Amino acid sequence: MDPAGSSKKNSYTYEDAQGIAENILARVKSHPKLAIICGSGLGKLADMVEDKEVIPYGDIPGFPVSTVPGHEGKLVFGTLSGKSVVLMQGRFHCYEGYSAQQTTLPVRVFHLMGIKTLFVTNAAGGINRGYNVGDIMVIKDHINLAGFAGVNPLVGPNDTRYGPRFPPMSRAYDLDIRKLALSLAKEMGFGDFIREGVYSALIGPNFETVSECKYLQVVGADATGMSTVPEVLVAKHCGMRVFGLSLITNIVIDEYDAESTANHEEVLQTGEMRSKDLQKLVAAIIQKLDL
Ligand SMILES: O=P(O)(O)O[C@@H]1C[C@H](O)[C@@H](CO)O1
Ligand code: HPA
Repeated sequence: MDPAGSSKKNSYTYEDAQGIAENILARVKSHPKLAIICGSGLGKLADMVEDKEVIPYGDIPGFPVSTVPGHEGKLVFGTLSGKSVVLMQGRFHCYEGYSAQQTTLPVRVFHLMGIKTLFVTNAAGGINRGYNVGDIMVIKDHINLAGFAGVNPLVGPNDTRYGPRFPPMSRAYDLDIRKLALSLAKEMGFGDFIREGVYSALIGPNFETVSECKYLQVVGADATGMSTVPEVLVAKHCGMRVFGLSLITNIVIDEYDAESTANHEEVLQTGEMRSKDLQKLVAAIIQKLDL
């Protein structure tokens, strides 16, 4: 299947992204400085938004469309904790058939719309044996496993209007917002299920084999998923402040003869179960943030 209705696109010019940004801004009253990408089953974060203005992805020329259950495929503009925001209710993944450049086009569009801070959220499998289903992990770093295999949205000609050819990626996840999130989570009584750890991403769409899980444990990952990393690379390349949360929707299976298997339904159910807590945490962080 060709999800975008056109062939897989491996590059967009600055002007392509600028055209999409202008098209979007012309349709909405608010011009936010903060964007939030909602992970699988986490689209309910948009329930908190007031004075909503909604644009389905299909109405935005040149924008990809969502093909995965739990990703509605809408941009939701409005106010959250008194601040102007835009949420992506649904992200794009390479396993849908999109290139890394297509999955991250929205981040460049956000940059050209004036977004300075990006919140990324995702559903992830717990690799760390101390984690439980329903834990919320503040992302302190990531391992770009797809990058090791050559999948990286920054591959290709570099447009210095976005950023440098060789962007640093240490301190990718903003330390001040991480500290704020951890302390707010404790104040809110979330101490038993708030964590801080390392997110790793494979391409998917299959869940990991047992040996792959064991490998991820050895290399220092605490959680694993199929997204987020490309978005963060592009956001950092164009100078955004980035904060990330993983919801641990399942614990990865690391025993060869275990009978249970990972499945997307469990991922979506855990998203539903923790959605109110995630909403409260995100709202509290945004309230305290200088944008
Ligand atoms: O978009 P995210 O990374 O939250 O979605 C995860 C990875 C797969 O898309 C899906 C598997 O259940 O959830
Ligand atoms: N593995 C990869 N991606 C995921 C998982 C998982 O166990 N859970 C949710 N997204």
